[in-house]
Amino acid sequence: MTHQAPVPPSEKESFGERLQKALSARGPLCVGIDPHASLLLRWGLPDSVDGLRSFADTVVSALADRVAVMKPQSAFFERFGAAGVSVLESTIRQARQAGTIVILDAKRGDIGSTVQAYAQAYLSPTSPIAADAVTVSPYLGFGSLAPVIDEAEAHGGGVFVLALTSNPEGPSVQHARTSDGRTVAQTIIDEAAACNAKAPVLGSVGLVVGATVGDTGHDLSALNGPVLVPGLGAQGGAADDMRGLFRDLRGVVVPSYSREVLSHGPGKSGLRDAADRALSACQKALF
Ligand SMILES: O=c1ccn([C@@H]2O[C@H](COP(=O)(O)O)[C@@H](O)[C@H]2O)c(=O)[nH]1
Repeated sequence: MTHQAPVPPSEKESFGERLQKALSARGPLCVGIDPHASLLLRWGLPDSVDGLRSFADTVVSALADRVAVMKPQSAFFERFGAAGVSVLESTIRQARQAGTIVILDAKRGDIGSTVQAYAQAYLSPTSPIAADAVTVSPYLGFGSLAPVIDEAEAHGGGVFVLALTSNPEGPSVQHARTSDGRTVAQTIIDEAAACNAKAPVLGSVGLVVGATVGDTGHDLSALNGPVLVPGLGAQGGAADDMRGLFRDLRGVVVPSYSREVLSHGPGKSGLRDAADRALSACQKALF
């Protein structure tokens, strides 16, 4: 993987278009920024705001000019309170300036009027913590997400809705059957597809589908939107698992690795080599 020119955000382009360009220019890879306490220790950093800042700065300066997407995990910053959130703000800003697309993994969800405030926080261009896209939870009803989907559309942002998560507890909720016989996950997939139905290119309402979910029989064929794929590496998912899962979704899959890459720091070359290996495994599996 070599240094790639930034993919500049354009007011006129939708998130889906920008993401598709970034994936084709830099390859299908998202690197998560998850400053676990154990990783700070492994990198020889203190488990403090200074350690957090140093960790995030290193990951961004090693990778943001070359990977298509980065995904800071909000929880690891929030655990340091306001000072941690301030590091998150600068991490998002620096990563976007370096040319990567930033998906903030915050998994927010609430009643619609509160979701509106989350939408402003994470997707309004005037917000200090604005990212290119945010992860959201549909478990207060997909319709409660309307304000964040509208905000994304208004500002060229994106939304990734949890559909089939990578954790073993997910199926107890997501595979449950609704009154029309579809699973809960399939209703979420279908609602996201309806949001993207009129998008001229790739829609901006994506889904989260873990690499670990196995062959569940869910139908993603009408989505016309991106699929963020966590669960690779540390959680046991392998790039090859995506071959069968996303057979017909070429160009829209965003494989995401956090610990698998981050454990090769703090040296920038170690991080870059690990990202290169992940990218090449994903390219082989997805093309
Ligand atoms: O279904 C999901 C949704 C989100 N995640 C998040 O992705 C990363 C995974 O980290 P790894 O170190 O690559 O396991 C983490 O931030 C999760 O909160 C997920 O794993 N599964």
